[in-house]
This record gives sequence, structure tokens and C-alpha cells, in this order.
Amino acid sequence: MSKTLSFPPVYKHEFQQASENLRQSLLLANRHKTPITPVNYAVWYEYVSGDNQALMNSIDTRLKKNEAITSEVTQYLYEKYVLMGMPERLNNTNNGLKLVVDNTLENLSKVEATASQCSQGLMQSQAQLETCNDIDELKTLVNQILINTQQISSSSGELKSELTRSTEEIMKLRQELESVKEMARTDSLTGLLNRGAFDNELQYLCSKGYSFSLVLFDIDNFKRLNDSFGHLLGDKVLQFFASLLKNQCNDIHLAARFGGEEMAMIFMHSSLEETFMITESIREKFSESRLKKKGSNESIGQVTVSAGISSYQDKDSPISLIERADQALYRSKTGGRNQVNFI
Ligand SMILES: Nc1nc2c(ncn2[C@@H]2O[C@H](COP(=O)(O)OP(=O)(O)OP(=O)(O)O)[C@@H](O)[C@H]2O)c(=O)[nH]1
Repeated sequence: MSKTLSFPPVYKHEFQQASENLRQSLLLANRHKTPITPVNYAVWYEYVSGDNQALMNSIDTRLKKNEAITSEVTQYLYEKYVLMGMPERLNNTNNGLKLVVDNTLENLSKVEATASQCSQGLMQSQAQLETCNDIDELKTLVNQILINTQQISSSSGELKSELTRSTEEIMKLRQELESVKEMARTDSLTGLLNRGAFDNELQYLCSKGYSFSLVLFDIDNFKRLNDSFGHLLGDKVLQFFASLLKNQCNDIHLAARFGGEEMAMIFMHSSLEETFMITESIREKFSESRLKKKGSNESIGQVTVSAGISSYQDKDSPISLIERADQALYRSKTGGRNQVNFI
């Protein structure tokens, strides 16, 4: 079991694997003389675990060029590939918002100054009008009033277009925030919810006591498929299976990458029997798909999936629900794979 590429990172290594990763990380940290800080350790851990391809590529490229991996480099790698650029994007959005607010305040105070100047001018004209009975003097007063009102009108016109620009800028920043938020919930390989977001949803649904069913899927003999056709093709199979799950979501149900080659779905307001029917149709569709190697007509043969279902019962917690679905999934695996069971 591996790490799911997501933000925040989720690691699912077994004890032995994690200990081996620790041993190798320490060796590398020592060799590159990077102190064992949490940031350096996270970078080396991800590197040796082999689960973060982009980070590995970046480090390997530097090593090939004999570049030193200093703590500055690991800090950069950590933000870019472990935190997936999240702090930088949030910081940019934050600075952008500050700029818009500063500009708007500056424009408002300019308009305020012009308005107060003009209102003083108008008050003066008002006082002069009381006593004015000369045509030329009246003409001068009318001109003065015109200048003052034009000044107000033009400065409020400028403010209007500034405010329109600010609104556009704020809308862009809001979109950027939405996309950062979405990215934090999404598994980058499959586009499904990541494990962290899925756990939150499950926790919420259990706390509300809504009626729903949980399905755990595990692609069969996936290691063999990776070994025979390569990791990249394995990724394509994961993406294809995820697309089958997405098709079932209809904005009501949820689909997530649960871990490595495991995915999960939550079917809202669906009984065990209803969920079983839909899960069976997904299983059947997947087993009937004949996936081919890219650039050739060679089929990779039949790929199948096993699934286990549990339905929310009164007082269920995410753990008890997952445990039942996991037991049902285990039944499907030991029963010969390519099947669906529920408990
Ligand atoms: N291509 C690819 N492989 C992954 C990914 N995540 C996990 N895997 C691989 O999935 C495989 C899971 O293997 P196992 O847990 O042994 O299970 P399995 O071979 O599917 O066997 P059964 O589950 O018993 O049918 C491992 O080889 C992992 O390296 C991924 O993101 N991409």
C-alpha cells in the first residue's frame, strides 16, 4: 500500500515498508548532509518510497547534474511536490486580495477628498446665490456650480470603473481560491475525491445519520498488471476505472481514491440491494472492457475488480462501516475475485 497523491498527503505504508523507507531516508539525508528536520525527512521519505514521481524526477535531474541537494532545495521541493504548491498559491491569492482592497480604499479616499472639496464649493455658491442679483455674477456662479458638479461626476465615474475592475479581479481570485480548494480535495491521478476529503464526507454523513451505502473496490491482481505492462499503463487502468465510477455519481453519490488501487463510492439513499445492483453493473462493465496498450492494438486481457458493500446502520462510525465493507471485499477476493459481496 502506498501514498495517495493528494493534499494533505496521506500515507498508507505498512510498518515494515515505512521502517525501510526511514532507513533509506536517513542514509540519503546523511549523504547529502541535510539535517533531519520534518521537511527534509518528508522529502527523502517521499523520494525513497517511489510514490511521488514528479519529486523523484526533480531530484534525479539535480543529482545527474551533480547539483547539491541543500536544505533550500528540499524546502522548495517540499512546497512544490509534497504540499503541491499550495502555500505559494494561497499566498498569491492573499497578496492579490490585499492589493485590490488597498486600491479600492485609495480610490474611495480620492473620491471622498474631491467630494468634500466640491461640496465646500457648492456651499459657497449657495451662500452667494442668496445675495446675487447681477447677471455676470450669476453667470460666474453657474460656471462654478457646473465645474463642481462635473468634478463630482467625473471622480465618481472613475470610481465606478475602478470598482468594476476590482470586482473582476476579486472574481478571478475567488475562482483561484475555488480551484485551490478543489485541488486540496482531489486525487491528481484519477480526478476523484482524495482520501482526506472522502474521510471527511464519511464522518459528516455518519454524524448526521443519513441513509447511504459504502462500496470498497479493489482492482484484482493489479501488481501482476503493473509488472507485465508497466506502471504507466497501470495508471491508465486506474483512470479508466475511475471514469466508470464518475459516471455513476450524478451529483448525488461520491467516488474517491481510497488508496493505491482501491477506490470507494458512497451511494446516497441507497439500500444494500440497490447498491449491489449498481456495483454489479460497474464490475461487469469493467470486466468486459478490453483495454489496449497505447500505440498498439495489443489487448492487455481481462482486468477485473472485486467489491465489498456495507450500509449505514444506526450508530455506525466511519470505522465500523469501512470494516464491514472491507470484510465483504475480503470475501470477494477469497471467493475468487471479480465479484461483489455485502455484509
Ligand atoms: N500503476 C500504479 N500502481 C499502483 C498505484 N498505487 C498502488 N499501485 C500498485 O498496486 C499494487 C497492489 O498490489 P497488491 O496490494 O499486492 O494487490 P493485487 O496485486 O491487486 O492483488 P489482489 O488485490 O489480491 O487481487 C502494487 O503493486 C502497487 O505498487 C498507482 O498509483 N499506480
